[in-house]
Amino acid sequence: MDSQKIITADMSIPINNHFKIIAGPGAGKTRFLVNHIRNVLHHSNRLGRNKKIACITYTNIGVETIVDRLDEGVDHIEVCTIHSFLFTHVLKPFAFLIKSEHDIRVTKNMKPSEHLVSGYFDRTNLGTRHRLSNKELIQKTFWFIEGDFCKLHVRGKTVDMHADLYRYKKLFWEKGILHYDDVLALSWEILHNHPETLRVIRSKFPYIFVDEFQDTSSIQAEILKLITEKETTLGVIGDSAQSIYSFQGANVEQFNNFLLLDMSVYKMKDNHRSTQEILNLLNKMRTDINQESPEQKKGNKPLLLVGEPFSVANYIRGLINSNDLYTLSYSNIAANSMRDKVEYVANISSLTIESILIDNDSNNNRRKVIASLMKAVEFARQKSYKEAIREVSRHLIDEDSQRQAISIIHGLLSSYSEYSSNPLIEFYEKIKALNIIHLPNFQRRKGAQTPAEHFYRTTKYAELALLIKNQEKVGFDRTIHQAKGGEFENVLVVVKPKPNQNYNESRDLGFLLNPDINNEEHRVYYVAASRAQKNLYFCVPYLSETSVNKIKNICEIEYL
Ligand SMILES: Nc1ncnc2c1ncn2[C@@H]1O[C@H](COP(=O)(O)OP(=O)(O)OP(=O)(O)O)[C@@H](O)[C@H]1O
Repeated sequence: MDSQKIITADMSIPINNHFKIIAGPGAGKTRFLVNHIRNVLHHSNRLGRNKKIACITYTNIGVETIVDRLDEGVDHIEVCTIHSFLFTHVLKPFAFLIKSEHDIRVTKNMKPSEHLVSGYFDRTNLGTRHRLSNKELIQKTFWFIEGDFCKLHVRGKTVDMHADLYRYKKLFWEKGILHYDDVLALSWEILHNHPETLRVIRSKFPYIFVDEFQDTSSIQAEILKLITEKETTLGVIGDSAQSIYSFQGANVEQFNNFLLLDMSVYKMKDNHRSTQEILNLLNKMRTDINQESPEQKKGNKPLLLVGEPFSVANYIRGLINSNDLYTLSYSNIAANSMRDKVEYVANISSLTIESILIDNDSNNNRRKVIASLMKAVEFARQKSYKEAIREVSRHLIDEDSQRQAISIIHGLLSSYSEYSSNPLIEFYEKIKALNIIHLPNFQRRKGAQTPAEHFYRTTKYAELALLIKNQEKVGFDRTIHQAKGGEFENVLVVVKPKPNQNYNESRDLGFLLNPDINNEEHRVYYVAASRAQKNLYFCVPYLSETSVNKIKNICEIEYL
């Protein structure tokens, strides 16, 4: 292994050696990658007619950023997420090789719906035998490699539940539904047990580059090691302080320790994105590097505003005299709340609209229709029409269902103001009045409302709608995870407790008060702050005297 060399984004490195690049935010990692791909396209003699460079990144936004910046040679490049890469090139063509072990039908790669999840959960003994909840199962199950096998495990539990978890998985596979994690595990199994598949991948892809490598999980790293053991050149790029996907199995050590034989390691210094004033703050948040602005970009000191987020955002738009303000929030519900200017209530804290409905409405048909139609309306409001139509169409039997779906969506959108600020019952009545999709009535017991009806009469549509995630489109109000890899002139970081928690200054503002880059929540806020090019703002609900003294050196402070 070479010792670490310092490079810049515009320098060339040998194209046929494995490499690893480590650098902080704004150092030019993505810019380097795009330049390097061009370099390979121009100089490599290993790219025949049917061979390609695979450029893997972890989010669809990452894919878009790279595709946007690459202006040539796109026929020889496949920019994709690791899941789509493995699904297309390993699982789909080679699933037949593991048919006798797993008997899966690889027809589509989709996320299972919540209804299916809870229904299937009830059909297992996981709850009774292992005291697992449905939610735990969804959030904490992962595959890990044990010798020659990939086994299922639940984070935080030590007992071996593989056999029971596997039975649960099979229920999905029988329907042709795979989770993202299954794609990784099954691909690893194919590549590990059938070396001829490795030969095929290597001959198709002489180069594999991975951006945001700090987000790689151990199965992904093992897969990359298998493929690049020979012939294929691997280049990985990342920053351990921006590792924010531990819930998907990524871990910082994995990135720090990853090394192949003959792999050159490079470092990039400095930060070309942000002003020195912003860098001074970023440098306080992490002490392992000290970034400077080579262009000596100057600007205002970051500003921390104490106040309620909607008015803070408006105040800033006035300050910068523009609407070009990106608000970045930790949770999906907080980001949607900024977008819709609707405050959320603490008890709406479940992860999805389906899980809230499951908890509050025992009628399966009614909640399925309500969830789909709410999603359809919200997707359509953000112009994701295809997804909106898909949601409605699942409830239509008519051959002309697409036209009918469009007309339903149109009707619901044009009467949006009549139900959006009101209890959900109004939305329910609207759908019922259409007389197209069957919606079960609420039963009364001796004239009394059931808990379901009570829920529909006391929960506002707009509050519930905040839970709806839109994977397709993101605008000015994003989650920090959605903003990763991007850069924006003006950034407002909204500091809030997690839904269902009260604001606790030392915890929620800990990333400025007592920064610790080994703490993932601090890293998430670090990613947020490091997106800002020119103006960086924070918004907190409250600031104590002691905290004022702690942070006044790095931030201006104002009270609204
Ligand atoms: N050598 C350079 N000279 C001038 N500008 C540069 C240079 N390197 C990068 N930049 C610019 O700085 C910004 C940040 O670069 P880039 O997005 O490649 O950083 P990154 O390391 O991928 O950041 P992050 O990890 O934070 O996403 C971009 O606008 C890029 O064009």
